[in-house]
Amino acid sequence: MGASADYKAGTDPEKDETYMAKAESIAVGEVDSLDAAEAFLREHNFSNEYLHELLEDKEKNRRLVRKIDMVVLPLLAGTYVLQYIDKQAMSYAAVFDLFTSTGISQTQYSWFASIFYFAYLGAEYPWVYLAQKTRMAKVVAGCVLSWGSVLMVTAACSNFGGLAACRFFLGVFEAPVTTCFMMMVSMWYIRSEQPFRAGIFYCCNGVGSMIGGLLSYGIGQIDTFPVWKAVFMTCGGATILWGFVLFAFLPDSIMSARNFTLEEKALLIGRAKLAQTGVLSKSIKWYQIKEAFLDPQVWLLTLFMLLNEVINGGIANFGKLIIKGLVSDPLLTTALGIPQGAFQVFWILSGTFLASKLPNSRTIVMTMYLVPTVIGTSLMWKLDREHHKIGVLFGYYIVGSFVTSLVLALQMPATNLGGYTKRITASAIVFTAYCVGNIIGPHAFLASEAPLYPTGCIVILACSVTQMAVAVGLRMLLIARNKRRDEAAAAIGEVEVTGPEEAIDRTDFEITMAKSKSAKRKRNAQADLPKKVPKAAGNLTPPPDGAALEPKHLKTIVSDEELEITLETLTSLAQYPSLTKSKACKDLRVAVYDFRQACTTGLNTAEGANLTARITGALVDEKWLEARILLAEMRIRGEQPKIGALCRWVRDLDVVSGLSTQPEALDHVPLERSAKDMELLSVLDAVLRVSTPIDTSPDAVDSTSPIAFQSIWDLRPATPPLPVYASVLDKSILAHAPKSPSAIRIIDRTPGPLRKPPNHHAAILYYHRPERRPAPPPPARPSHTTPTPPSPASSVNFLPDAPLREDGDMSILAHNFYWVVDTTFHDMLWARISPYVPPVVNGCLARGINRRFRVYRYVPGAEYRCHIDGAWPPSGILPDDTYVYDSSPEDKRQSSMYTFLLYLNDEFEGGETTFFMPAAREGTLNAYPVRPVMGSVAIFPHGESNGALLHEGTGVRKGAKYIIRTDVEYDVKPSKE
Ligand SMILES: O=C(O)CCC(=O)C(=O)O
Ligand SMILES: [Fe+2]
Repeated sequence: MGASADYKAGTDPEKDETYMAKAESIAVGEVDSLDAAEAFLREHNFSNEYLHELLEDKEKNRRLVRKIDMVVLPLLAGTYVLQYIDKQAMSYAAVFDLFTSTGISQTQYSWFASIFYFAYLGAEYPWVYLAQKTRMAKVVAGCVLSWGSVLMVTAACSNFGGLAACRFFLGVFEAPVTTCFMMMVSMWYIRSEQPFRAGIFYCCNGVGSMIGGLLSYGIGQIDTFPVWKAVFMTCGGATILWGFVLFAFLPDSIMSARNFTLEEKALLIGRAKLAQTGVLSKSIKWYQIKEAFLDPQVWLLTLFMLLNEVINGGIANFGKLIIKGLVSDPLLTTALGIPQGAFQVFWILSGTFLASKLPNSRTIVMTMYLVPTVIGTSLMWKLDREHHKIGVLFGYYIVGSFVTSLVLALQMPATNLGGYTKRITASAIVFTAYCVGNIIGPHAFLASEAPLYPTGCIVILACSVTQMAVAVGLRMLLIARNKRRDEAAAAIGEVEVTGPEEAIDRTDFEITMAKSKSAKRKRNAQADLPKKVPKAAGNLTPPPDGAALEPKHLKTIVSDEELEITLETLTSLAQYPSLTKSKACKDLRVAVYDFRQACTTGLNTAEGANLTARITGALVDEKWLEARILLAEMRIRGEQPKIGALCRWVRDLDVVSGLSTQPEALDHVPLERSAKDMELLSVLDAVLRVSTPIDTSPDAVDSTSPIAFQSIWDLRPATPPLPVYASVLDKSILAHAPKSPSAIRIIDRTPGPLRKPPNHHAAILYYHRPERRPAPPPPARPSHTTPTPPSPASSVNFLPDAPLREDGDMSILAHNFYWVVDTTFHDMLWARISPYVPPVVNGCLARGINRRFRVYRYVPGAEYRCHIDGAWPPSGILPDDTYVYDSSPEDKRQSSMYTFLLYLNDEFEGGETTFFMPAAREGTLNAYPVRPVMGSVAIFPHGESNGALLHEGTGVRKGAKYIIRTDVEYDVKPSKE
C-alpha cells in the first residue's frame, strides 16, 4: 500500500513547450532550427489552415483521444502497476520467509526502503535529462528491463549487502518512470484531458496493490521453494517481458508512432501546439528561484510532503507486517491485504472527484482525507488484537486515505505558482521532501516493537495531525494572499470578477505582488507628478495637457520583471489567436487595445488630431483600408506629410516589388501577387499620391497591374564588363590593396539598438589614413555618369578580412560596412562630381559629399526594398580619430538632399536601382529601373528636397553587386552668398 504517485519533479507539462513553440516561430531562412514537428508538417504538406480544420473536427478529435487511450495509455498504466508491485515485492516477501531465509533484521529491512529512495533521489534528474535528449520510450523500456533483471538478481541474494545493493539499483531504474510518463501524457493529451489520465496513474497504485496481493497469495501456496525468492522471480520475469513489450510498442514521439496515420499525427501536433498556452521561457530566472525559496507556500507544501511521505514510508513497508502480527498464516496475511488496494482506489477517486467538483476545496479535502488515516492508525494501535481483529483490519484498510492528500498536494505547484522557473524550483524542493520522507518513514518502525509498532503509530499520528495543521495553514495563507491581491487590484481600480473565496486555490504570489506593487507605484506616480498639477480628485474633466500628468520614469509604473513577464505573456498568446478570443482573455484584450491606442495613435486619435499621426496609427495597426481613406483625405486637403513620416510609412510597409524575380524577357508580364502584397501595394500607391508628383510622361507604359514596369535605363557600354567579382573571389583584386593595411582602423561602433532605425547589428565605421595624392584631373566627359578612378574604396572593400556586416534590418538585405573617407579622397571625388550636382536647392548651397560611406554587397536574394532615403548630416573625424556624426559648422549646419550611389562593378544580372512614381492610372506605380554601370554615379533627391523619390535596390539574380552609397550635403539655411 502507500507509495502512491511518485512525485513528478520537473514534469510540468510546460516543460516541452519550448519544443512546440519553436515550431510556431519559423522565419524564412531558419530551416536549420526547424524542429521535428514542423519539419514533419512541411514534409507532408500540412498547411496551417488544414491543421485548423482538423482541430475543429470534434469527431476526429474524439476518435483520436480514444485511440491514444487504447494504444498508449495501457502501456503507461501497465508499467505503473508493475512499478508499484515491484517496489512492494520486498514487503510481500517479508510476510513470508524473507527474514528467516536471509537472516536479516527488521532494522536492516527498514534500510531497504530508505536505500531505494536515496537511489531514486539521485537518479531521477540524470535519467530525465538523458530521456529528453535521446529517445524517451527507449530509455524507459531499458529501465524497465533493467529493474526486472534487478528483481531476478534479488532472488539470488542471501544476505543484507546483496539485497541492499539490489534495492539501490531498483531505485535507480524506477526513478525516471513517473517523470517521463508525465511528459508523455503532456505530449499525447491536451491539458483538459490530462487530469483524468493522471488520475488513472494514481489508481494504478491501488490496482497494483490488489494484483500484487493476489499474486503473492498464489505464490505463497508453493512449499517446495523459498516463497520470497519466487515472489522476486515472478515479479522480475513479468517485468522483463513487459520491458520487451514497451520496446516494441511504446512510441518515442508522435512522429515516430507507428499506429497513427499521417493525418492523426498532424492533428496530434496541432493539439500539442494549442495545448502550449503557458508562458514560454527557456531562460532561468534567478529572481524566480529566489522567490521559490522565499515563498512560505513552497515550504508549507514541502513540509506537507515530507510528513505525508514519512507516513507512506512506514505504512508501505510495515502495513503488512502489522497484519502479519494479527494472523499467524502468511497466506491469510496476504489475502487480507488485498482489499486495501481497492480502498486506495476509492480514496483517490473520491478525493480527486470532490476536489474538482467543489470549488476551492482542495485544502479542505487534503485535511479531511487525513482523518481516516488518524482513525485507522489509532485502531491498529489501540484496539485489542485478540478481540477486535476486524476492527484492526478495518483500520489498516482505511489508513491509506492520506495518499489522496498527496495527489492533491502534488498538483499545487503547477496551479498555484506563477513563473516557469519558480514552478520547477518548487517542484524540485518538494520532490526532495518526497524522497526524504520515504527514507525516514520506515525507521519509525522499530524491530523491538513488532508487531504493534507503537512508535511507528505515534509517528504516523503525529505526522497526520501536523499535516492537517499545515493544510489549514496553507489555506489561511492562500486566503490572505487572495485578499491582498484583491485589495491591490481594487487599489488600482480593477474590476475583480472572482470573489476571494473562489480564488483560494489559484493564488499566484507573483501576480499578487505585482498588483500590490503596482498599487504602490500608482501612489508613487501620483507623488511623482509635478506639484503644480491640480489634484485629480473631484475634477472630472481631465486637464487639457494629458502629458503633464505622466510620471517621468517608467519604473514608477512598472518594474523590469513586470515588463519582462508581460512581454513573454503577450508573445506566447500572440501565437494562438483563437485562444486570445476566449473569455478569460477579455480583460487582457481591453487592456491591449488601450495600450495600442496609447502607443500608436493615442492622443492623436482624438478629434481634430493631425492626419499624419492618424495615418501612422492606421499603418501601425495594419488597418489598410482606414490608412487609404485617411491618405485620400490628405490628398483632398492638399496636405503633404513630413519627410520623416513619409520615410517611416514606406519603410514600415516594407513592400517587395517583385521585380527581381522578373527577368527582362518577361518585362511586361504582370506578376502574380498575393492578396497581402496587393493590399500593401495599394497603400503604397496612396502614400505616393500624397507625396510624389504624378508621372505624366507620354512614353510611360500603361498597365493595370500595381507596378507598371518601364523600359530599363541602360547606359552600360557594349564592351565586356570588368570581372570585379571574379577578382574578389580569386583574391587577385588584392593587388590593388594599400600597402599598409594597418592604416585601416575602426573608429566607431554603434550598437544595433542605438542605430536609427535600430538594427540587429552594430554599425562599424572604418577609417583609412589619408594618403597624399595629386589633385584630380578635370572630368573627361560631361555626362550623367561619371567614371571614377580606382578608388581606395576598392582597397578597403576588398581587403581579405574586410568585415562585411550582414545587416539584419528587415528590408536591407545587402551586406555592408561603413567607411569614413579622408578629406583628400573626399575633395577629389567632390571635384569630380560637383559639376553634375545642383549647386543650389531652395537657396541652399551644395557643400560636398558625406564622408561616411556605406559600402554594400548584394548577392542573389539580397535586395533593398522600396524606401525613401532620409537626410544625413556630413560626418567627419577629429585629428584624434574621434568620429563626429555631424561635423558641419555649428553656425552653418548642413544636411543632405541627394542620395549618391557609386556603382563599383556591373558584371551581375538584376540589381538595378529602380525608381517608382505614381502613374496616371490610380492604383499603378510606374517603375523605372536604372542599370548600374561600373564607375558611374547616380544621384537623386531625398530628404527635405522636393521630390524625394521612392526607390529600391532591386535584387541581384546572378553574381554580386558592389556599391558605395552616401549623400550630397547642402546648407540647411538658404544663404545670400
Ligand atoms: O543598391 C541600390 O541600387 C540602391 C541603394 C539605396 O537605395 C540606398 O542605399 O539607399
Ligand atoms: Fe536608397
